[in-house]
Amino acid sequence: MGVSILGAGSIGLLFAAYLREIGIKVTLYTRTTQQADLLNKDGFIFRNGEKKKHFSICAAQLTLNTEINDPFVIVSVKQHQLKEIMPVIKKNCHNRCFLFIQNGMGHLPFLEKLTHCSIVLGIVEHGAMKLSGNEVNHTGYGKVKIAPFDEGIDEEKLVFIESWSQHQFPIEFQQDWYKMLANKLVVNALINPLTAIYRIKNGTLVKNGCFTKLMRQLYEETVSVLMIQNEGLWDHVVSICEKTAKNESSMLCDIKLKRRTEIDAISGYILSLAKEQKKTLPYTEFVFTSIKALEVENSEAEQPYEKL
Ligand SMILES: NC(=O)C1=CN([C@@H]2O[C@H](COP(=O)(O)OP(=O)(O)OC[C@H]3O[C@@H](n4cnc5c(N)ncnc54)[C@H](OP(=O)(O)O)[C@@H]3O)[C@@H](O)[C@H]2O)C=CC1
Ligand SMILES: CC(C)(CO)C(=O)C(=O)O
Repeated sequence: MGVSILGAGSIGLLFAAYLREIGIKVTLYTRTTQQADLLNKDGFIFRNGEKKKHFSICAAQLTLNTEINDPFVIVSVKQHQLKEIMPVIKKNCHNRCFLFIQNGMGHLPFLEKLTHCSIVLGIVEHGAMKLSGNEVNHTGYGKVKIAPFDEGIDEEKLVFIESWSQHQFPIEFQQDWYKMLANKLVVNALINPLTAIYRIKNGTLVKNGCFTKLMRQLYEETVSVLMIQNEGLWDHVVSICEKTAKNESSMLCDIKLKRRTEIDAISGYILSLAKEQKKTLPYTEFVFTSIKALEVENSEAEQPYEKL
């Protein structure tokens, strides 16, 4: 079974490398013709610690007229880029299986509009960094957790995903997609905005007790609206800070590179739940508005002011 990947960024290229490694045919869909041409001509380089490997790959620009041939599709654009590619996903929906791996929960309303297809959700605990249009670095090791979004998904599709599992790229199945996404959302709602606002590495959040206090306030607010079993969750967040102590969060990277962040799908989503539940979350409001303010300063975001 071939796999198409929509979005040849850090995570798209990371998946491409591990799938090519086990001989799966991959087609990478890019935003620009330049990146597709580069990938078709030169393939791409996968860096993993000291190791460096070259893969040839088939690539094409993703347009409204794209007809996806593969039965399996990994969607690896960022949350705010999903809206633009949704028409092409809808057009190619029939009988396909889609894996969405976005951080946050902003993509859930989109998924409800997809019919006649199977949907699987994933969370990525790896770190990956695109170094150029055809080079990616595997910077941090974790798991890819997967859970079916639809009930009664064809077993064969799950077995296919399971076959991607490798020593440095383990795949773990989860029963409950909501719990899986909500737990990751808690991690991202605490670590990402604080590290981006204060321009600190993840580890500083647990080394400096004042930052830990801020993180705890965000934690209390977040779990109060997500209504999840939170046993061990705080310790999990602390352990992620420790394990990724030297990393810069994706939100800090986006702010530094003057790119739009995923704050809407993370803290914005939490605030929308709070609104429905008639709760106020002052710390979450503060970090949400602060990131929006930084996006405005960077003046890259398309519509950063909607919720202010
Ligand atoms: N990187 C990481 O370590 C981790 C990332 N994640 C999550 O994975 C998701 C992807 O992140 P990441 O890979 O880092 O992001 P990147 O920005 O590296 O990749 C997104 C890719 O999508 C492409 N894209 C955007 N719009 C389109 C379009 N219309 N058609 C085709 N391609 C398009 C972009 O192209 P272009 O560059 O040309 O704009 C870019 O290559 C995010 O939700 C992130 O939160 C989760 C855990 C870790
Ligand atoms: C887990 C964490 C916080 C690692 O940096 C992450 O997912 C991110 O940066 O988006």
